[in-house]
Amino acid sequence: MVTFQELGLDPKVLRAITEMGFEEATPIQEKTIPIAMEGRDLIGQAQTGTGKTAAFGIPLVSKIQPSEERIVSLIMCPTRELAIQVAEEISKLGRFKGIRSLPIYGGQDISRQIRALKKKPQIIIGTPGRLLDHINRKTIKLDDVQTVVLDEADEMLDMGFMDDITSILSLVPENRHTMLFSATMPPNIQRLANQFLRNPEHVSVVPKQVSAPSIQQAYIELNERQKFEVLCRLLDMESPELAIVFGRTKRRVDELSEALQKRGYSAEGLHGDLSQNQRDNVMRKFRENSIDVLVATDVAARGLDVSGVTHVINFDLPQDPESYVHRIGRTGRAGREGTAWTFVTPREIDHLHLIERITRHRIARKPMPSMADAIEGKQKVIAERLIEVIEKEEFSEYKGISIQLLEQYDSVHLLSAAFKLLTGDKKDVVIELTPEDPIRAKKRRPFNDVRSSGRRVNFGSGNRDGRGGYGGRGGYGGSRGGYGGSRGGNNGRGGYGDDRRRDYGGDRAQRQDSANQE
Ligand SMILES: Nc1ncnc2c1ncn2[C@@H]1O[C@H](COP(=O)(O)OP(=O)(O)OP(=O)(O)O)[C@@H](O)[C@H]1O
Ligand SMILES: [Mg+2]
Repeated sequence: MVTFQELGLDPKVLRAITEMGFEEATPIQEKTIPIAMEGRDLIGQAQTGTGKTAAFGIPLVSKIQPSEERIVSLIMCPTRELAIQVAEEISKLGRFKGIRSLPIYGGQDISRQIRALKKKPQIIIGTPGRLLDHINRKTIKLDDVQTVVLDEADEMLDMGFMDDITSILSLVPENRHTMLFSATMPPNIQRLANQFLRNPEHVSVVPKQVSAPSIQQAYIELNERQKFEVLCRLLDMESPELAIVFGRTKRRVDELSEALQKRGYSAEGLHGDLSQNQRDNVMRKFRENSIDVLVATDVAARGLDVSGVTHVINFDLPQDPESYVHRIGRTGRAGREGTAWTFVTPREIDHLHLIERITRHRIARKPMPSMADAIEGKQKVIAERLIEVIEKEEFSEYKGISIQLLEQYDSVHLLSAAFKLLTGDKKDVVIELTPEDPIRAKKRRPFNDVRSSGRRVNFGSGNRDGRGGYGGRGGYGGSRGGYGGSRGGNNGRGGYGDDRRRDYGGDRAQRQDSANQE
């Protein structure tokens, strides 16, 4: 373990790190910070929640002079929420040094961003679409950029941002310093690396298993129609502090969050069709713990760091193994424990096995929680809350009525009635969700076959040649049609109609909006 002092950082940055509560560098930080400080290109891979943001953020803020009045660093992220969050972390790291950073993302009023740009930020953290907007308006100039970071690089590629990134990077001086980060590195990331990085150092701190080890993983086999009841029982049984429930589509997320509310849970939905205001509100409530359950599409799968997320529930199976790894990685962060449950319909079992194979982790099968499990879980929470109130002795105003009632009724009866009220049981509310089609594992190309649409996933450690990382190095035939080679023909825009299974909620759609605002 290395302390940050040993990494030879600017004292003002060290102070910021200390204030953020970081004592020791995480392995990815320990390995990448020295390389980044030297200005060498790198590809950084480490499990979810292990501090990749600071791994690039610390060297960035360390190298910039506060007197600088040009944009010298550019960070690109796939989603707005992530851009906001990364900007927040960069701003904390650069606080004492007086570094100015600014998030730039779709959905936010562009004139407000233009005003903020006039304050001469040195670091821009943006989503590709809105960045291009500003570049075209000449409100952002990249001529002086020295360092570029692509966070969740594989996802940006997957979202069809390749062309946007190419256009953006063509405006950045060629002798720049470029770094690329993600917890997963599918082999086609090599294409991106070859194009944008120069002799990159591969820094990988992924042990055998790509998902974070502090996450307990389990699955429940059930029918589509049973999912909602099982979800409610699971929430009752486990009483998560904070949970993220992933649904496959925007419609699913809308229906599910509404259904949970009707049943008395404190839940809200997040997806790419909401206004930016709504998205911000939901995220704020979730971060403040004023809602317990965030129901989201994959727009929340990558990078989001909300402390206190104890549970991730895949209400619908994710489209591919990477997405599984990132979704469950919203819990079990920074060394904490987490629990991930996945619902699987009988027809999707093959797909689950594919995820297990690729992530090299067996997911335990668990029975559906029974009604009794759910009731017991709920009662336990209420009992804990009651005891807490008793210990704090904050109930003097209720003593009179209690004494009065106890004279008339049996104490067990009274307390049982209070329990019934407190559990706020609404399980009689009838809920019907529109069923989603099952996800199916596509035929996979055999081992070793890397034809253009084949997709090998390199989750393994220290593979510099892209081979053999994940046991079996099986390419899984791009389950999202036209992956890899064939995507080349697509300019990355359009072609993602609403019926697309995944909701990226990123910046692409927003391009349209911001164009409309002109
Ligand atoms: N050295 C450290 N010591 C303690 N906590 C840290 C340290 N570095 C980062 N953290 C905290 O760990 C959490 C996860 O960090 P971060 O979001 O950067 O993870 P990540 O590796 O980017 O994960 P993901 O793959 O999900 O994007 C954050 O809350 C961050 O503040
Ligand atoms: Mg991250």
